Amino acid sequence: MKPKIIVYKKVDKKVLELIEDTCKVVYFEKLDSQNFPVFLEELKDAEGLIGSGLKVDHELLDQAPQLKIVCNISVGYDNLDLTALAERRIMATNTPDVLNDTVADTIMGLILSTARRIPELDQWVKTGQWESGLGEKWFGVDVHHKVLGIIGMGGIGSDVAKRAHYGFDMEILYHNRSRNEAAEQKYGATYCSLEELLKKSDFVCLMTPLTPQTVNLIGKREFELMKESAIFINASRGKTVDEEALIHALKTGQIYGAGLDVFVQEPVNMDNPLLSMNNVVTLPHIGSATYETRFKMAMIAATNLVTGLKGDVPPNLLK
Ligand SMILES: NC(=O)C1=CN([C@@H]2O[C@H](COP(=O)(O)OP(=O)(O)OC[C@H]3O[C@@H](n4cnc5c(N)ncnc54)[C@H](OP(=O)(O)O)[C@@H]3O)[C@@H](O)[C@H]2O)C=CC1
Ligand SMILES: O=CC(=O)O
Repeated sequence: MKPKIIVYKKVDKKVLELIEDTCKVVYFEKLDSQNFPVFLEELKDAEGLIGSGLKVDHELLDQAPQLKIVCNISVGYDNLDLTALAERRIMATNTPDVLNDTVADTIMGLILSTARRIPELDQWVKTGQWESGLGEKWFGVDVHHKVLGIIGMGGIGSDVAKRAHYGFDMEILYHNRSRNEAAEQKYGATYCSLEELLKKSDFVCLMTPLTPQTVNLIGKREFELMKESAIFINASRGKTVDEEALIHALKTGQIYGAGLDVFVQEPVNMDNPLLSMNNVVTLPHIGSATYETRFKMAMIAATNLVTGLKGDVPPNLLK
């Protein structure tokens, strides 16, 4: 008999076909409060779970006694309690690398949009304010030849560095726990302490995973160290930043602006002060959201799933 698996995110039908070759699929295009009880019912005899963002912890796993594998359609896996999964000998996988270029493009988009005030000027044109010449109050700041500090020079960070170095002649600083020699050699990136990076960068780009060590990695003290002209970019996870401290830094002119793809609360609350600031450009967590990349990510996750259920080691098994 085919193992039962649950897909809890909208995926292309080719992805479903790949899984259906060897599994019986229960498909939820998305999970919400209405269908969650049905999902939990289905989970009771499911052997696999594939999707993104669902919190998988002891509480959920208690309701999934047959589960053998959990496959994220994402590179980040802060939604998974890996210890709880390991205790129950349940495999977990993610989709690294395939999205690096796409997320790096999004980050460059945030850098350019914030520095050159593209969303604000778009509104200026569309609301008929372009009646005379553009006054100085609408000018932005240059991106090219500036200093870009990348906190988290991994797969995505390196592709941001590539674009910034070759496309924008930027000087790259970076901070990790360990050196990334490839980024140093290929993009002339210079390793430095977090403090030095914050003091020297015109653009600070946060790209670490969310872990117990990176919760609120950037907070009051870190914003105080940044230049008043600094633009802060976050496409990692909302909780890597102390959002209250970010709001304070933007309100008081401690930093110039911010480009944000992620928030502590997602979808973001409409009363979040960040939404009413002209010097903040926001995106709805769409770093990897292109047709091509999301399709590839889902195919990779599906391959992880069927490989694991066959009894082989999935290509992206998390330790
Ligand atoms: N906005 C979006 O849509 C997307 C967001 N993401 C987020 O981006 C994250 C990074 O992805 P990816 O580049 O593939 O991951 P990688 O693992 O390739 O890179 C992460 C980097 O962060 C560094 N890092 C980890 N912990 C710390 C720390 N405590 N202090 C300083 N640096 C640290 C690592 O270096 P070292 O280990 O040496 O410290 C590594 O260089 C994902 O985990 C996810 O949360 C990813 C895709 C899309
Ligand atoms: O946030 C997206 C991811 O892939 O992680």
